[in-house]
Amino acid sequence: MSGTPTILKKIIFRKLEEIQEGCERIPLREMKQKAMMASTTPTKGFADAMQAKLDAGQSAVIAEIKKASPSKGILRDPFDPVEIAKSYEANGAACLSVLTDKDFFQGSNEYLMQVREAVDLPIIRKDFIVDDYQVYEARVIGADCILLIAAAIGDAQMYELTETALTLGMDVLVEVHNVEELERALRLPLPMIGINNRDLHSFDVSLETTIKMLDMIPDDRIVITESGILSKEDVAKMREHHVNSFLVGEAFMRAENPGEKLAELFA
Ligand SMILES: O=P(O)(O)OC[C@@H](O)[C@@H](O)c1c[nH]c2ccccc12
Repeated sequence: MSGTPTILKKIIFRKLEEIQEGCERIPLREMKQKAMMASTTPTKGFADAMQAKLDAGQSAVIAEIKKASPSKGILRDPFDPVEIAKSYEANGAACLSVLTDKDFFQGSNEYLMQVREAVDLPIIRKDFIVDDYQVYEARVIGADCILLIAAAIGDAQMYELTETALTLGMDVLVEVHNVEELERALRLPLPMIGINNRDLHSFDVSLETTIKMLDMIPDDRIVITESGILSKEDVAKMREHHVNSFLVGEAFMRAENPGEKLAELFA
């Protein structure tokens, strides 16, 4: 990680400190043991839930629960994660995404645990995962899937973290932003590829990011377009290109009723 410190680099630097702090509270060995114990309860199939929506001819929507983001500031206040989760579930979300990063997104592990108790949908832990410790922790707090951001980790890390997640029964969503990252991600034996329309270094958003890379992705992968989906027009544009899986946060968070907004955008 060289050059000017972009926001992604700042976040990862802070993550490494957080992991240190976490290990001081609950040592790695103990976290791993907790994860092994948690693994006796099966996860809810995240990729399977996406595929089921697609097979039924519907959009597969991962509905996100996030209070704030570094690019947009506070998105929702007051913020009630359980109420939001229930409203997503009632309105046809395939899966949920819960931000657990504290410092940049005002998320928390507690939110994910509360949501896990309240709804049946598969949940992805949305965080910046760079170490096995966080993968174990994801299983312990009740996540069914983890996000791996290709821009944040090298190939060896990508393999190791994937292996750990799969061993614990979780799915992995690998996220890319450009062709180089896509090539790396396609080498992993994973059913889902996320294309983030937002550049995590500059925050620029362009839906063309997804469209430009579609040709490179084999038909048997579920392509999930992430970020910057705000309107019915955005959804229609993606559907024109046969992309019918979405990860949406901001548009729902700013709506008075997030679930109703989901139903409206994806009607
Ligand atoms: O709020 P939006 O623009 O609908 O985006 C949702 C999601 O794609 C975004 O939160 C996201 C995508 N990849 C990430 C990685 C880390 C943190 C956040 C993200």
